Parts: sequence; C-alpha cells; structure tokens
Amino acid sequence: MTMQHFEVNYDGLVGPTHNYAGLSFGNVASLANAKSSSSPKDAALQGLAKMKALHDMGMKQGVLAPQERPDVYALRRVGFSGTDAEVLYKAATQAPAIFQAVCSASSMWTANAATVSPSADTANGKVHFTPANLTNKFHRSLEPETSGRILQGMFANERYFEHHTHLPDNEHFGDEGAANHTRLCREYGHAGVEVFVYGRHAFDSSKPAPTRYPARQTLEASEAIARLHGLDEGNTVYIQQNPDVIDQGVFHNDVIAVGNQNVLFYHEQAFADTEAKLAEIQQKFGDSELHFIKVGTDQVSVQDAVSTYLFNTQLITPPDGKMTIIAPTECQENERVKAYLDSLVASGGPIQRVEFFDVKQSMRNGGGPACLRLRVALNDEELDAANQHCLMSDELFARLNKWVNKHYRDELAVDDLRDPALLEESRTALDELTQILKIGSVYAFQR
Ligand SMILES: NCCC[C@H](NC(=O)CCC(=O)O)C(=O)O
Repeated sequence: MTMQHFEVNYDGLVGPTHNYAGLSFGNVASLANAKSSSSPKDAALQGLAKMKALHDMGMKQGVLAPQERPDVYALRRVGFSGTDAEVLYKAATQAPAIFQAVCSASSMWTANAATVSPSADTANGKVHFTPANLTNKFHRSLEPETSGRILQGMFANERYFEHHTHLPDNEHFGDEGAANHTRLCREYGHAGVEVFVYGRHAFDSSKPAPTRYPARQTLEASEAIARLHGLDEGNTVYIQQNPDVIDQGVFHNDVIAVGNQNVLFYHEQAFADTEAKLAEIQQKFGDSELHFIKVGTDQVSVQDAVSTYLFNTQLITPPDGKMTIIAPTECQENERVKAYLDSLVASGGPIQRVEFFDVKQSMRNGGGPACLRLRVALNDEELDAANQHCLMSDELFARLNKWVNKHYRDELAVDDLRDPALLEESRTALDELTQILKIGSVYAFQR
C-alpha cells in the first residue's frame, strides 16, 4: 500500500477564562477591546463549529487542550501566598495587571503553541516539536511547559515523534512558534521548504528593526529551531518581516502571509528583501510549479489586512483537491477585501474556494482562523501513532459541545476573574477534559 499523507489541523479549545484584558501591546485588536466583557461559552462553541466544519470537509482535524487559568502557581512564584482563594484575592487587589495576565486564555491560539517539522524534512525522519517560549508577553510566557506536556500526551510514540524543550526564556531567543513559520511542498509527504519569518536580529543591533511595536521573533530563535529539528540548509529559508508592517500592527507573520503546499499568499509589504527571498524559496523548492500570490497595497491596504485578517486565513486542501481559504466573517464584511477574494477565486488560480467563519470572540483578541490552529503534517503511520482521542469526530464534537455547555460561563467581566469559584469550575472542566482526550495529567493541579 502506498503511504498517505495529511495535514492535520489541531485547533485550540478556548479555555473557561477567555477574556479581554488588553495584554498584547502591538496587537491592535487586543488593545482596542481591552476590558470588554467576553463570552467564554460562545468563544469555545465558535471554535468547535469551525473544527467540525473542517472535519465535515474531509480534513483531518484535531483538538488541543487549553491551559489552567488563573495560573495561581505563577502568582505564588511572584510572592502571593495563602490558600488559592487568598492568592487570587491578594493578587487581584494588590497587582490587578499581573492578575489579569495570569487569567488569559491565550493558549487557545495554538499557532503559537509550537513549531512542528514533518518527518520528511528532518534528519532523523521523525516529526519534531518545539513549544514556543513566547517570551515577549508575560501572559503568554506562562504557556510553554504545559504546551509541551500536552503535545507529549498527544504525540507519545518515540519511534515517530521527538519533543524538544522550549528555547531559553529570554528576548534574545523570543520564539512565537508556527505563527512565524510556514512550509511549502509539492505534497505533504515530500520534503518541503520550511520558511521562518523573524522580526529582528537579537545579536546584531545594526540590522533594521521596528521602532514602535515589539518584534516578537528573532532570527536566532528561528535558527535554533531549525538546528533542533535537524533541517537541511538546502530546504530552509529565513526571511525578515518588514519592520514597517510590525509597526502597523502585524505582530506575527501569519497576519500578513500564509502558505500551503505550492502556494504562498502574501501582502506585497510583508517581507524585507522580498525579491531575493522569493527567488531563494523558488531555487530551494526546485523545478516544480510554485505560486506566489501577491496582494498589492492598491488592492488591500495593510490596515485592511490587519482589521479583517485576510492573511490569518487557513489555506487548506480538502480531499476534493480544491484549495480553500477559511476566512473570518470580517473579510466578508469589508467591501474591498470581499471584492479581492471574489476576484481571487474568479482568477482561475490555485485558490478555488472561500468559506467564511464567525470567530469574533477570538478576533477581538487578535486571533483569526489561522491563529487557532497548529498544523501537523503526518503520514498514515504517524497519524495512527498519534492520540486518536484528540481527533475530531461526530462523537467528539457532541461530547465537547456538551462539556462546554456544562462548564463554561455565558459571560465573563474582567472583575469576575477573581472569583475563586471560577478557578474551581475551570479545574473541574479541565480534569474532565483530560479524561475525554486521554492526554494524561498535564495540569499542575493534577500532579
Ligand atoms: N496568534 C494570535 C495571538 C493573539 C494573542 N492575543 C492575546 O494574547 C490577547 C489577550 C488579551 O489582550 O486579553 C497574542 O497577542 O499573542
């Protein structure tokens, strides 16, 4: 039998403390929606609906568990003590900003959970995972250890999967995972070109860098990931993100470019040194057909790209072979972006279909469809070796909907986060979830 290959999209399940705290300087939506009340239940159900729709399109779809929040362990590390309820109360009253950070449900954006290299690209022929350290934002820097444990619970077979520790916890090695990484290939099972996009050089201050907003990913971090994963230089390309677009709110490359198979869909202002870098990609890709779909500023402005997340779309290839864009409804509501997408589909190019999804609860924090998923390309043996309980099915969909409806609140205001009952509710929910997904005791409260 010939080997089959798939791209599995693992979407983050939104956690029970989903809220808007304005934590991400440089992420326009996060700041704009600070302090609004949120609906954890709607957010989780919107996410599940997208997962189910992709599953129904014939895609392999997975679920990635959220993290335990509020993170009382982080609060204890910075000196708050007593019972859990006392820790929450003291932190919320004495250090409200720190308190809000440890409540964020930001692990829902699993594009930032890790960087993954498929076995066809790596020296030892295993699938490699490195959790992102997310050092640029305190609330996100709390994620990597648990992300690593969850990934190990999902990909537990050492014959096929290799897990690395996240990079050193320092801005010099700031790493945001797959949001700054895309892979171009002919077929998912063929060796591909892994493209790493970085925001700045950590050890060379003479190089250009943004001046207004932070560059979260460094070149040195990207190079470290490529070394850990055993990637070949001949199949790896590093591109600097255009510092000007970071300063306009493009805090991750996946806000301005997305790739799938032999298509790179990008905004003309996305990269520095674009022509030379695209030529390098083409040269490393080899002779077969590669499509660079460039969107000009006259077609869609950077501002429209940031507000609609035209590029934070999922570009997927369902079994019918028609490459499809999974876009947020914000793209449909913006006349210029909608017109662009209509013309793109009509152009007869490789992208043949657009589907719109309502992920507004996530969009208000600056996370679109692409942020919500971690792509893992697997062959059928590897897929069989992965945890089957984390794969979407009609049964799992029904079960998770029931689980959300049972445990999640309809509405959450920032002031509700200090309620000790919320911590208990979250732990009860997550404990049940680890049994549904059979990922083991990944949470600190279970250990
Ligand atoms: N890939 C999308 C990530 C979005 C995420 N937003 C946040 O964390 C906002 C949370 C808040 O403001 O409450 C971030 O910026 O890393």
